[in-house]
Amino acid sequence: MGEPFLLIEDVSKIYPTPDGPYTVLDGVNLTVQESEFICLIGHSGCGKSTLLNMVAGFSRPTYGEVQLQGKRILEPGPDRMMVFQGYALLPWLSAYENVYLAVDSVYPRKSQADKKAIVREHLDMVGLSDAADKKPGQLSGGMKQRVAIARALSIRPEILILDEPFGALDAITKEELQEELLKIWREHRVTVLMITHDIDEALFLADKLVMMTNGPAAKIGEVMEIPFPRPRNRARIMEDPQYYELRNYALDFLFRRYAHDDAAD
Ligand SMILES: Nc1ncnc2c1ncn2[C@@H]1O[C@H](COP(=O)(O)OP(=O)(O)OP(=O)(O)O)[C@@H](O)[C@H]1O
Repeated sequence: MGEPFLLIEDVSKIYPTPDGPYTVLDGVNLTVQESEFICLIGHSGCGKSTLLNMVAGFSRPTYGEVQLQGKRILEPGPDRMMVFQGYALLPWLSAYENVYLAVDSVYPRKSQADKKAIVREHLDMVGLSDAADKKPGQLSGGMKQRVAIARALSIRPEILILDEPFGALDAITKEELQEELLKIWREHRVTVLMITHDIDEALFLADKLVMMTNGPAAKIGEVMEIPFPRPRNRARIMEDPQYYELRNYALDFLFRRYAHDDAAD
């Protein structure tokens, strides 16, 4: 085996707080291979965003390190793009302009024709060519999330980091976007790290489900391999008895072994 694509090695994160140091993560280890689709699950506040923020380079581990292709991650870079639940689009720009701005800032030396072609290609990929001129206020939640995904992918990152991207969407839109995300992932072969609270979503999308223990001082409790062949068909995998075994295993992990005192979900 060669070196892992992404390596999270003995990572701890301690925040200073008025009440003293607060250990969010304690000794987290994970390796991710290129083009893997990883979902991360764990109770609210256990440190999922904290972990992915360190992969994105928005913050640094207190101890340990995160490496991408053997290089330590010290800051954000266009090789890692993050998509948030809240879309983070600029409201005064159209869908097209939101994507263009990202492409232009990462590839300033490309010709304008090339940049325009990249924007069109990615809006097309998420089915938004007809809505290119609309501003975020004129788009539905699902459409805004499509723009955010198009924007992230338009700069051709190595890793796409998704922080509960479909959490605010209705069930039908969510399923549509999951299908689209799988298609895009298959075509781009991008490595995906995605936080979700939805076990069914993880079982449909991921190669591996990373299950975190509760904080403070959370760790990775277990990594579950999701063996369903690809391309995946939702109806077919839900007929597979193994689906329910895996689902029950993950539910048991979250709601019995690591039950959360104040878990409202
Ligand atoms: N800058 C900070 N200073 C102090 N504590 C912080 C800071 N950022 C996050 N925390 C704390 O770290 C813990 C983990 O937060 P994080 O957002 O990573 O959890 P999460 O698992 O992503 O939660 P959720 O599922 O609710 O989004 C929380 O208790 C949070 O209050």
